[in-house]
Amino acid sequence: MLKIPPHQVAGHQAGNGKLGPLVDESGRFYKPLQGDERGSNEVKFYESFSSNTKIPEHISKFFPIFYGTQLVEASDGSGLKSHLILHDLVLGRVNPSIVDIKIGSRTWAPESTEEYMQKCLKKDRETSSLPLGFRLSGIQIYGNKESGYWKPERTSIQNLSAEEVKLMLKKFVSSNASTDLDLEPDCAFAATVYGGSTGILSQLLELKAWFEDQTMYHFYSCSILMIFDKEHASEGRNPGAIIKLIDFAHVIEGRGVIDHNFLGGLCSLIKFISEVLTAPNEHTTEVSSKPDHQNFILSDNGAN
Ligand SMILES: O=P(O)(O)O[C@@H]1[C@@H](OP(=O)(O)O)[C@H](OP(=O)(O)O)[C@H](O)[C@H](OP(=O)(O)O)[C@H]1OP(=O)(O)O
Ligand SMILES: Nc1ncnc2c1ncn2[C@@H]1O[C@H](COP(=O)(O)OP(=O)(O)O)[C@@H](O)[C@H]1O
Repeated sequence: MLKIPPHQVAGHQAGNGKLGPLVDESGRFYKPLQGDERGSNEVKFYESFSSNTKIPEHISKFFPIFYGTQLVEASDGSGLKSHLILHDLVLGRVNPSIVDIKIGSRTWAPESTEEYMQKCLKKDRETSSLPLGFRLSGIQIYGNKESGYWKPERTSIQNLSAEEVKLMLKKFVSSNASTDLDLEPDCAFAATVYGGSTGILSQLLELKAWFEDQTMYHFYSCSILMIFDKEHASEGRNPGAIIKLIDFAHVIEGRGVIDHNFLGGLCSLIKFISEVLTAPNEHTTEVSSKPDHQNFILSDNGAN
């Protein structure tokens, strides 16, 4: 029995007659192929990547396992449609905190149509993609049994300033992240989620080392998902922090050239995570006069 993924944070979503991904109980994630070249391009990437013997295991582990494609009843009621079958990255997680970070200051591939390029360029300029090299695309932060998840509206997190992004990355690993804007995030789980030999920073650095060399693919508009279990962290257990790359509809061949666009965004993200880790208590101030979906956050030297 297929159902709507309970923990999707970005992208096209199923429900209300819309086309979006589905999951089954055995841990498979079914992503419908978009009818145009985006669908076929993503299949092409997964087929190439999963059979590419030059990809070391310590890098392929950062990508969802690909099980091929299958005709499945689409979520929008349009009948059988081809879907990518992927490993469900949140399988076995009870209350995962998840952030989807779209990497690269530019989200359109060179062969894109003028219309698509203009659409992306506008979004890249209006969000943090251009100034920071990445944008937060969607996020859910688990609080506790009473409060459940904090899932700010997606448009409210895509155009954050550097200080605001840092604050959000702090909230992501805090025990007191919530809509309560007076609370300074305590970064209680920064060391166990971002830090350590198996933490997120270490994984990002491993990925970066590969991107410094690889010239096989250029990953436009691709996201890094960061996932962990806060309940485990607060019980002193391993939070299971992982990074995974997703969304390969706009990947093209690298033709012997370094993917500077992805690498630049990745380096910028690494700097942010490192700073949260090394200075978790550096003070930030939020402005709370706006409705929740419009909240914005200023640094100490901002006008507050
Ligand atoms: O359709 P929309 O307005 O949700 O836009 C999609 C974007 O959602 P967002 O604007 O961030 O809410 C979406 O962005 P996210 O991946 O959700 O950040 C993509 O840019 C998507 O394009 P494509 O399928 O990758 O070519 C975009 O899809 P297309 O409009 O290109 O189909
Ligand atoms: N393999 C997966 N397992 C679990 N969740 C996933 C997986 N792939 C994507 N997601 C979820 O779906 C969202 C959208 O995925 P994405 O591939 O970017 O779709 P789109 O092309 O519609 O933007 C992600 O933000 C994430 O929450």
